[in-house]
Amino acid sequence: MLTTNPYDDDKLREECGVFGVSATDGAAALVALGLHALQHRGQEAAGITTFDGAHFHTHRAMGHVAGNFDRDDVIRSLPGTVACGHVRYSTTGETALRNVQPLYAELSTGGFAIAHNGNISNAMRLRRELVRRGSIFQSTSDTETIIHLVATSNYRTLLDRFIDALKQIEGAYSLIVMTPEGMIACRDPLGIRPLVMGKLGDAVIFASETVALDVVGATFVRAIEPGELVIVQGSEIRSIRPFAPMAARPCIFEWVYFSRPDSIVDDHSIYSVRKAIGAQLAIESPVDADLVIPVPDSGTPAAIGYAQQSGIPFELGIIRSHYVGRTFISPGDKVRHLGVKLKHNANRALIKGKRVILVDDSIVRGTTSLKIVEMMREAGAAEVHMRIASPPTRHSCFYGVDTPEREKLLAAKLDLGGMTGFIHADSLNFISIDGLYKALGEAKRADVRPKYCDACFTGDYPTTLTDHDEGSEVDQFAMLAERVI
Ligand SMILES: O=P(O)(O)OC[C@H]1O[C@H](OP(=O)(O)OP(=O)(O)O)[C@H](O)[C@@H]1O
Ligand SMILES: NC(=O)CC[C@H](N)C(=O)O
Ligand code: SF4
Ligand SMILES: [Mg+2]
Repeated sequence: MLTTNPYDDDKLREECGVFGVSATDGAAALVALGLHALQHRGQEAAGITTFDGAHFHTHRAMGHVAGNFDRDDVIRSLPGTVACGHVRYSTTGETALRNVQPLYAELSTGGFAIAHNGNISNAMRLRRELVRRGSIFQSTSDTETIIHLVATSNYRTLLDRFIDALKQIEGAYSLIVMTPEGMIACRDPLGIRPLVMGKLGDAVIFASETVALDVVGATFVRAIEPGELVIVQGSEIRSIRPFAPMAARPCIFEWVYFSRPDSIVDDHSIYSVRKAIGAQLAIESPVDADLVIPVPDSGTPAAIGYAQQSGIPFELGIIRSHYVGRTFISPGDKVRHLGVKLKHNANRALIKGKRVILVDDSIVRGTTSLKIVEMMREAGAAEVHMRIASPPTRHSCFYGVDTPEREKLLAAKLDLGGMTGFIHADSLNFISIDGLYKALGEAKRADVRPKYCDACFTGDYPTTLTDHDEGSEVDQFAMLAERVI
């Protein structure tokens, strides 16, 4: 089974976005708008499923929301007042139509559609058992495991079967499920991935981020709590918490990079936290320099915070092309490096003879930092200092973010001096892990039960990692062979 994105790419890829709406006319069009606002979370593929009171309808396609869901004929083919949708970045299963969500199945309880942000860290183990018991999978996605667990559960009602399934999976999941009875939104017991609820008139909306509520004109009601299931049936909304209570561990990287700056995740504005990270970085790692320059896009709020705290002028020293996507998918090293140049260009007139501080949110493989530092030097910068608004990324994510393998992470290979040399900077520094927690309003990172998942920085994973520990990241064809035997 492929458990990482098949592109040999150098980025921390995004994750996925989910959006659901219950009880409104033209539900599909609303979901298309919501998915558009969540496009930054997944650009490989998009899908929408609707229910018209009798039948389910699905359209799934590779590529962006625009281009697939901006056509009248597509929206007309998705009738119904209940709908959910998904934008995907694969973390388990290849980038192919069969893995594009929402996934759908006809169960003994009726139709069942599911959209998932996250990653199930024991999906391979469960899948092997299910296949042995006769389940026939249609995809290679971890999400499909949930469908088979529901289908084969010994409980009677759909809700009990669903809870039974959730209790068997480990890892991260923010889910939107549609059945003929209504919609269920839920967040894993640790709340690793975000999920919020909003209202638009009488319609209930669920979305990965508040920005999607803003875009459709809905009002934010509240975040779905870790371990909570919210069930919408007609005008009735109920909430249940079937898991033993435990301390939440939402993903701290949502504030560093993934979420849009205009979103509010678990009561913290992404933009404000990023600025606070920048300010903390200026306190921890000051430099005597002339300009603070953001690495667009996601380094910008932290650079504003750094500039305000240090009193050094903030300037746009790198201009970004808006015609290159957030992550430029390009096969092979040569084109990949060209990709970074296509995306960013130095504002030469500003840079010449200046001592510059570049602020970016993270270093993954170091490709961006190396190119940008070189770009500053070519533009005549007198000194180039790099400041990073997250601690060194040393570990892979198993919770819905497609990270390169550990050995490809720059910080897993080199110490600070080595990394500084690699990117050719005059100096390099990262915010401390305690500094990152400070920006989120904590005194420091608690050694026991820290408030967030920060495993890609600390290696402290908040769940067991069954598949990883069992070495289950095997090729899917090997798994098929195992089934035949
Ligand atoms: O060290 P690297 O492997 O180069 O990866 C790190 C870079 O990748 C991300 O930017 P990205 O270009 O994906 O998106 P952005 O435009 O939203 O910042 C991140 O913001 C860093 O700039
Ligand atoms: N990034 C995600 O949240 C992906 C969801 C799911 N694991 C998939 O690969 O389709
Ligand atoms: S490992 Fe990192 S990216 Fe993954 S959920 Fe934890 S903090 Fe987020
Ligand atoms: Mg970037």
